[in-house]
Amino acid sequence: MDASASPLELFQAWLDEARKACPDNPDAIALATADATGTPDVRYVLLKRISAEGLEFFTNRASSKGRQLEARPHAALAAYWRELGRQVRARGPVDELPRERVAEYFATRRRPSQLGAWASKQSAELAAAEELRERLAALEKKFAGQDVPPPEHWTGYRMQPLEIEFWQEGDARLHERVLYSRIEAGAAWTTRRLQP
Ligand SMILES: Cc1cc2nc3c(=O)[nH]c(=O)nc-3n(C[C@H](O)[C@H](O)[C@H](O)COP(=O)(O)O)c2cc1C
Ligand SMILES: Cc1ncc(COP(=O)(O)O)c(C=O)c1O
Repeated sequence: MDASASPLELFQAWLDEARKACPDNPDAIALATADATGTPDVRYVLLKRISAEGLEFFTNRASSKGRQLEARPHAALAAYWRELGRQVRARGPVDELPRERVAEYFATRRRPSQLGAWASKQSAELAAAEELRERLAALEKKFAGQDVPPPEHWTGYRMQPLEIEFWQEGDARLHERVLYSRIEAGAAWTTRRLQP
């Protein structure tokens, strides 16, 4: 493992390799948040961008995860690529992306997904499946012949990791682990190798 690259660059390099080697959702990450009582929660989301500023994902602000991030703006995430025997983990504070970036990403989504974002009150109870279908049909009419803008409740978040660990599967469970950590966003990274 090349532990000299910056961890965000290394994460990007591993994701690029995963896109070639892993057929199923190579950009899926398990995202853990905690609610106001400190009880953890976890679900998969898609990691949409890795940059020097952090790790971006998009969702509904009113969803369970959105409310949890509002109460406790910190998260942990993990990616696993079976074909490469690799795992990446990260932890850090999370903030909401600027509206321009949300609109920029939303514009790249397929139209049905854009309309779905309007139709779904994500994580609220669904009384009947027809409710969603009816809402979608009404939205198709409403936005016919127009671009679909992002709904106000749809947003993106950025984690600025303070810890990133790279794990490469080894023989006899003697895996290689490298942990990068920093005191705060923008500070220098320190690197440690960990026992498997
Ligand atoms: C592979 C995969 C990728 C997903 N990506 C997203 C995503 O990027 N954004 C999102 O809101 N939900 C995504 N989901 C759905 C979430 O896992 C989850 O069901 C939803 O966001 C509601 O989570 P919450 O109730 O904890 O807020 C994805 C699910 C899977 C299985
Ligand atoms: C509800 C929801 N939002 C967002 C995403 C991922 O983002 P996109 O649809 O923009 O690829 C998924 C992917 O499964 C999803 O289920």
